[in-house]
Amino acid sequence: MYVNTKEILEKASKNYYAVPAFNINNLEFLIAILQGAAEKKAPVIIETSEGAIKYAGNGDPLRGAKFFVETVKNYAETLDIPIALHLDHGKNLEYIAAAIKAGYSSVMIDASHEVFEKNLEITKEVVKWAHASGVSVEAELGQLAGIEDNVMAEENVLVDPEQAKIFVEKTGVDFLAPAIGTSHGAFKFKGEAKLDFERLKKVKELTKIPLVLHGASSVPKKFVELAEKYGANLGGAKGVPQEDIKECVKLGINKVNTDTDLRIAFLAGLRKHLLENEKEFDPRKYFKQGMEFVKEVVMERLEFLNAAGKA
Ligand SMILES: O=C(CO)COP(=O)(O)O
Ligand SMILES: O=C[C@H](O)COP(=O)(O)O
Ligand SMILES: [Zn+2]
Ligand SMILES: [Zn+2]
Repeated sequence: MYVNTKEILEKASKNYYAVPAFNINNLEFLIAILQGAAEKKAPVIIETSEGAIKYAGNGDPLRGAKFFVETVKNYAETLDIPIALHLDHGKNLEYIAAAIKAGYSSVMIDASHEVFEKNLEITKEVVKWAHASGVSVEAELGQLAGIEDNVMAEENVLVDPEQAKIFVEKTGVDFLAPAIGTSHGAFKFKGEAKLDFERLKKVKELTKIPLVLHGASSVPKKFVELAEKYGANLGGAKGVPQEDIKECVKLGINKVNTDTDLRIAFLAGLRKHLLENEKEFDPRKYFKQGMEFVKEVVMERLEFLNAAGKA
């Protein structure tokens, strides 16, 4: 079933588990993710960045957004698990409007690069439009270091819990992504992973809404090593340990954004297959191993986040 993200996340928040949100750009990842979620009888969130919409729509936001809605919705109607489609890191109002118009289940307005008052003002406006169409909204407070839409933030700016309380009350936002020390991509920590659990706990106590962990890939060693065995160079790759993510779930995280782990798993499978099969040119064959590895990551995440069996 195609459902509102709010429905999935409020249930997760009440019952102390988390649902992974997986980024896609193409059909292969979508098929692998939905097969994995159906096998685990789990709810799942599919998300696309503005870049993914631009890619699918060949530059036209509404065409790209409609492509994802039609594809995800039609596939979702054939499966007996709750499936939502979410716009990840909406920064450009044209993309947010296109996602709402096309029928996304939820959108993120990411104005976290603005000062607090401006972030609040923009988020409040987007909540007004989105709610008028029955679409739920995620916003972000604090900043994640790393690459995000080609903007490189040097340092993490962590969320202020008291500000989070005011922000949620004044904007009416449905879910909040508090920055607590994670970052996007495959190179998250130079030394040990370090997340601010105490800060997260306070944000949950003060806001009581479903919370979102961005930059939550674990960067599995198995797939990094396999990709490197077949020619990739991912030196220094490091993610968030699964134990730390589980701790975040105990403290109130209900949506766990995952892109990098799928990319690395797929890359490992694709490289392996192509290097071992020089004569192969059927995409259904050379994508297959990558899709199986993506499905493996999906099923593992559904298990350790306790989303398995919650459909
Ligand atoms: O936060 C993300 C998408 O919004 C993805 O994070 P990763 O780069 O850790 O997969
Ligand atoms: O948070 C960012 C996601 O990983 C999407 O990245 P992208 O903008 O390269 O599609
Ligand atoms: Zn952001
Ligand atoms: Zn993110």
